[in-house]
Amino acid sequence: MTPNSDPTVQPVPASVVRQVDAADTTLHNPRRAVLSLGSNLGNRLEALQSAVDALADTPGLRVKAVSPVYETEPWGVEPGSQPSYFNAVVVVKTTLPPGSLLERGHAIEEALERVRDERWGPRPIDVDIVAYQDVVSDDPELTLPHPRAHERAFVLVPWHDIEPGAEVPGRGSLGALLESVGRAGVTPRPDLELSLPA
Ligand SMILES: Nc1ncnc2c1ncn2[C@@H]1O[C@H](COP(=O)(O)OP(=O)(O)OP(=O)(O)O)[C@@H](O)[C@H]1O
Ligand SMILES: Nc1nc2c(c(=O)[nH]1)N=C(CO)CN2
Repeated sequence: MTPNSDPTVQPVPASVVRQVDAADTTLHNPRRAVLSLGSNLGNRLEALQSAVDALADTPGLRVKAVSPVYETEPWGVEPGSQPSYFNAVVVVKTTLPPGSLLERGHAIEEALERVRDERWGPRPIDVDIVAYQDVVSDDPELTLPHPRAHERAFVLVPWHDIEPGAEVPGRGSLGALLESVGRAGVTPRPDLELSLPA
């Protein structure tokens, strides 16, 4: 099955895939990074938007593209044990090295009152680094690409919307990964939209 051939999946209108194509003249030699945002506690859309806004306010970072919003079944936990997530993916260009980008993600999580307790527990916001350039690293503090991104439809589907030709470094193309992972449990929410700060 090709990624878009599932008749139960509504196509995402091009207008909801928000992109900035203008050349970025303000960052010197920026790197490309892909971030996954997830929320399943509180006002989920507001939390995703706050995270996008905080990323956009980060010195040395430009948000280049923000995916559509998806409502997704919690992955990795007992079905029905947690509220559904809202998920989105953001592509950024940044002069921050990977460790500083991770710290920035953690600071955004703390500002949005994420408490780290149980693994895969419900949270108001989660900011994961899915990929940083083509870097491959098995450092547990920052594993690149994210060690589970290639098996998570809630990451692959929104990322594919904004970068259909992208690859998970060392794992293959988004198209091929989506063919094997499928899109089950990942529902488009075209009624919701994240805005890309100017
Ligand atoms: N690519 C990565 N992105 C974010 N955190 C990472 C990454 N690789 C390793 N980590 C480490 O994982 C630790 C736990 O992260 P977190 O609490 O966000 O996990 P989780 O979101 O519950 O689960 P998962 O890692 O499966 O998404 C972080 O403190 C961080 O040091
Ligand atoms: N649907 C969904 N499930 C998850 C998510 C997430 O963002 N969306 N994040 C997790 C830990 O990062 C664990 N499970």
